[in-house]
Amino acid sequence: MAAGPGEAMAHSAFDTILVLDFGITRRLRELNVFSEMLPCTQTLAELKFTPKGIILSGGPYSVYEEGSPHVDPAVFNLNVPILGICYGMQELAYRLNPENVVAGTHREYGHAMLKARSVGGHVDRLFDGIEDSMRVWMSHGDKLAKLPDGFHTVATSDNSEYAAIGHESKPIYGLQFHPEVTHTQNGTDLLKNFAVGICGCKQDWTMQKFLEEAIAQIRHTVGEKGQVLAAVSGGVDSTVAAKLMKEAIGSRFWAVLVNNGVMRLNECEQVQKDLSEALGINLTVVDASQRFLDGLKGVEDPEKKRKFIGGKFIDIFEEEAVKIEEAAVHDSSVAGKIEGTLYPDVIESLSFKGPSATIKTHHNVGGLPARMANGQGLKLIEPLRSLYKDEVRALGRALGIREELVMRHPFPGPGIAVRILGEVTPEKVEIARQADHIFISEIRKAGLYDQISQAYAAVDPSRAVGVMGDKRVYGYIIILRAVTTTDYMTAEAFNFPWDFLQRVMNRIVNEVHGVCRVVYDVTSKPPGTIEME
Ligand SMILES: Nc1ncnc2c1ncn2[C@@H]1O[C@H](COP(=O)(O)OP(=O)(O)OP(=O)(O)O)[C@@H](O)[C@H]1O
Ligand SMILES: O=c1[nH]c(=O)c2[nH+]cn([C@@H]3O[C@H](COP(=O)(O)O)[C@@H](O)[C@H]3O)c2[nH]1
Ligand SMILES: NC(=O)CC[C@H](N)C(=O)O
Ligand SMILES: [Mg+2]
Repeated sequence: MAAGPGEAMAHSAFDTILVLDFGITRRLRELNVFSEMLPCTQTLAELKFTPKGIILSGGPYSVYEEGSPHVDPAVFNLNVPILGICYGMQELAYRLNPENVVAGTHREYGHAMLKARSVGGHVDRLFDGIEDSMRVWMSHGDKLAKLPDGFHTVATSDNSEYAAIGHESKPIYGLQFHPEVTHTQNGTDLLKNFAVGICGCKQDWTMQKFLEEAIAQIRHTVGEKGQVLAAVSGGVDSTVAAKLMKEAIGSRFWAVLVNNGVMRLNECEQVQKDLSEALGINLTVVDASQRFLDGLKGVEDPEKKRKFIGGKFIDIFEEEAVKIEEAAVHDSSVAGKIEGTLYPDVIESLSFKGPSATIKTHHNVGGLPARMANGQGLKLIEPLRSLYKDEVRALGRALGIREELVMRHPFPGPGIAVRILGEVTPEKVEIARQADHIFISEIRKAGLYDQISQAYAAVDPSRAVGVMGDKRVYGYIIILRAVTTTDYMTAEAFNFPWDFLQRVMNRIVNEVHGVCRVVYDVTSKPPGTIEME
């Protein structure tokens, strides 16, 4: 399987901060420091590069529990700075003495006021230039029972006596709070102090450099004659990936859009226009809607839906690859298929490797059948694998893709299927489509589209009673969801004006047959996810 450009070549080109599982990568990238996330069980012997520093992230387990993951002790022999965050800090303390970590009396989740103090010496570099008192985000139940031997306390909060610690002589630090979340004031500055100040990383990771590397990597992987079949959805990721492929290998690249029966209203037609007219891409639209809808019949479990859709997608791509080969436009076989897989997709679906619990199987990663993961059949090329959404958008701009396409809200591969709770039927798909279309049109009309990161209408098939035109109706419930987020890892519900929501409600109950109620989902992520399933 081909590595994404972030994986193989970047380490030789840029100073790298290695993040062992979860979340911080994003913030470091904003500082133009390249960082790579690997499962916490990564052994250093198998690592093909030497990081400039290591961050051990948070995770859902408790260090003292049997079976909880532990870091390869070899990280301490690398002689590079180490920063432990939450679970990561508890891990540092636990390794020194298991009695250092205990279950707290209550879970601390949310804001806390942090008080940093200067202790003299190298330890102060962590809070260098940062105010002594700041709001931070906590999310933990365990805590340090005492200060590990050889460490200073660098910061405290009301509930955490050891909110930040630093080793007296070695460059080893721990934070009980989460600097990587936007709720933590100065969190990015803290990470900068670690990566740039303490580890000495250069801040030279830019989109232009990424672009050059990505093109070189694609040419290398595909070879001089190989052809690539690109799965495109019209979404930002696959559009950017497709344009990147076109830059890299020109006419040896083919795009396929699968109508999986759970696309939005008029979506396939629109994508065909955008991709062939605006970007000159050679696109085939395969109508497989009946095959998908038949297969989804009777399937209620979200994970089963996702896995079925992922598997079916691959079947269809393989069929298309054969057709392209048979057409023999180029005298070589189809070398690969690209996908617009992004970092958050990978984190959430492959997390069984590390300590973070699997949240959902994304059709484009966990949903792939074993024969692809095993390297048989098609090869998978994922040029955006190491990028976050806003980085993909920046790459799209660097490639000259117009703003409207670059700014499109994401739409998941499993489409409306994960926006209908429970079984998917053609009737419910139609209802979701109509309601979604009304919602999005109103959002555009109100000039709110670009203020919202993602919005859609979902169908709750449990029915409610209503009264319309003096008649009793018994219909589905439409759930409106709109969120703002920069990284899609955390999100807030969008704060609509009341009259806007009423207008949308009015149109939906009047225009969409079979619906008698509309609700607005105010759940943030976490605990909710962006999609319903
Ligand atoms: N209907 C589809 N036909 C073909 N490929 C698809 C389809 N839906 C998804 N894919 C493939 O799965 C990948 C992942 O989907 P995903 O929704 O994450 O990305 P996207 O659609 O390109 O961008 P966005 O996140 O902005 O919607 C896509 O990049 C594309 O390669
Ligand atoms: O290509 C995709 N295949 C999937 O299976 C999938 N599931 C969720 N998403 C998108 O990922 C982002 C985060 O969604 P969640 O908060 O629901 O996990 C949101 O932008 C979701 O739309 C997917 N994209
Ligand atoms: N966010 C975390 O890393 C939590 C670590 C650990 N499970 C705790 O509750 O303290
Ligand atoms: Mg999409």
